[in-house]
Amino acid sequence: MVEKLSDTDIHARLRDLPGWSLQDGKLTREFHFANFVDAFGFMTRAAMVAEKSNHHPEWFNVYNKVKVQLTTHEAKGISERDFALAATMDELAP
Ligand SMILES: C[C@H](O)[C@H](O)[C@H]1CNC2=NC(N)=NC(=O)C2=N1
Repeated sequence: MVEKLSDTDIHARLRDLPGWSLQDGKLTREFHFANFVDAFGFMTRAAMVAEKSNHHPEWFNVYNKVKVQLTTHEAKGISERDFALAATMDELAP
């Protein structure tokens, strides 16, 4: 069973993820791309990683923007899995 992290841990870990913040109790970041195709390409790459890790984002795309929110449903909070996916998403975004 994956454990949810404490608020203290979450805020400490967020310092290593500039661009991400805590909104609605979820790790949140808005990615901006040059155009829709770049945005959708990012979502495609991220979707493959999410599926492989069985850990899926909540996200919203309008044109060149992708808003991502991460939380772990099984833990009813934010877990290590969310930080791992956030870091990977940062690597996938140019
Ligand atoms: C049954 C399936 O493995 C689970 O529902 C997985 C799927 N993807 C998931 N994604 C996220 N973000 N949190 C989860 O707890 C989760 N659980």
